[in-house]
Amino acid sequence: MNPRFGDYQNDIYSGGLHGRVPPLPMAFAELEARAEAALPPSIWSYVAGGAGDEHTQRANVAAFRRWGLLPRMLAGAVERDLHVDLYGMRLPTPIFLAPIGVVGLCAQDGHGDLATARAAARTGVPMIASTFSVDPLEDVAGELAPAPGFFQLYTPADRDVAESLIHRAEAAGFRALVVTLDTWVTGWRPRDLSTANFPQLRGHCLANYTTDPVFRSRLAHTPEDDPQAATAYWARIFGNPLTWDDLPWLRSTTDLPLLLKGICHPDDARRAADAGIDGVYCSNHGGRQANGGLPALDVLPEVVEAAGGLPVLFDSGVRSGADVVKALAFGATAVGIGRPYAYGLALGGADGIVHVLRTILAEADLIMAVDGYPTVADLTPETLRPVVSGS
Ligand SMILES: Cc1cc2nc3c(=O)[nH]c(=O)nc-3n(C[C@H](O)[C@H](O)[C@H](O)COP(=O)(O)O)c2cc1C
Ligand SMILES: O=C(O)C(=O)c1ccccc1
Repeated sequence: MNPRFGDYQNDIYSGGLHGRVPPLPMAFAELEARAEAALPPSIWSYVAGGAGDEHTQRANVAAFRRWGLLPRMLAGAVERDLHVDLYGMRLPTPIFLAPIGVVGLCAQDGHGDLATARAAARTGVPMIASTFSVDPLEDVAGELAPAPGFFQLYTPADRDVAESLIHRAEAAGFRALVVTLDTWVTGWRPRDLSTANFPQLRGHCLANYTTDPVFRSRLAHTPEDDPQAATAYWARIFGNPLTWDDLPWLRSTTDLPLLLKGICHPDDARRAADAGIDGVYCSNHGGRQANGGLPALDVLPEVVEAAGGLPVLFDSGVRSGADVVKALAFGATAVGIGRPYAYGLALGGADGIVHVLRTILAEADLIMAVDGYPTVADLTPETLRPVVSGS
């Protein structure tokens, strides 16, 4: 029996959210507004902000509005099956938690990576744990089990340190390695520049380094001797652009499925596939990195085509169940939820994230019911049409 995600509707009508004061928001606009009110301004600016005038960030969201699903009647989609298969895992849902560095600080107790892992464990929605977590990856993995987790790597210049992190992620039970390519340097982010708080925030997310034996062996002073050294560490672990020449080494470091995050050009998808990677992750980092680029959804079909049958993960601009359905129809294997879960975390910890995921899944499930597409495989590009008129 497949889980009936749409039943969240019944749970709510029958008092499932009873006792929460105020009740958790049901729509993204309210979620966003309440997260803004709940978070300290500099953290809000960091999470909600993007590159330049944030045109690309908004365009990511707007791109979904330009497509509509054609409904099929008399299809009798009483039982829906939203599961997807990925690297031998049967995932109960087609969504996952995208990696968010410093997400820990969105939680009231400052340990939001652990709360995120608990939400993943409760829902079976996989979490991609960021390199830049407040708590070490072993602790995150401990909260995650038995739900699957993937580890996202920002690759440090020192290959021994990189390999140490990769091997720790393997030992901790992470099931795939996601290497982010689009953020070896941070983009021009006016909101972070206005608060000038980014260096301080990132000082809180070095747990994977301060606990790493290889990294520590490289330091003249341990973090305990000199807590101020955090900023100096940054130069060692960030700012290292990977190139195609590094891929054979990267591939050799692990037998885990290896995915590359930030691929938005079909030629890059093809070349990555030729280099022996296991999956492509199409994303423009939620418009946080390079303003003026295309919305991620607009490049997804070409990337899927070029990936030649490799799994394609997707994120950037997903705000609702309707958006999830459209990204799946364009060929994404699974769809990443980013900012919305950080906002759920800010409002209600692990419960807040579980609520956000359930609202997204319930909406997707009920769209598939109403429109007569009972499984993810039924969602193909032919089910979508461009919107001709409207706002
Ligand atoms: C506050 C914040 C921090 C992020 N940190 C990381 C990170 O550490 N590693 C990474 O690969 N992507 C990171 N991302 C990008 C997300 O994985 C994802 O691509 C993005 O949030 C998708 O856009 P959306 O949230 O607007 O849907 C971050 C995003 C946000 C909002
Ligand atoms: O802010 C981000 O988008 C991000 O990926 C990041 C980069 C460095 C430190 C923390 C987060």
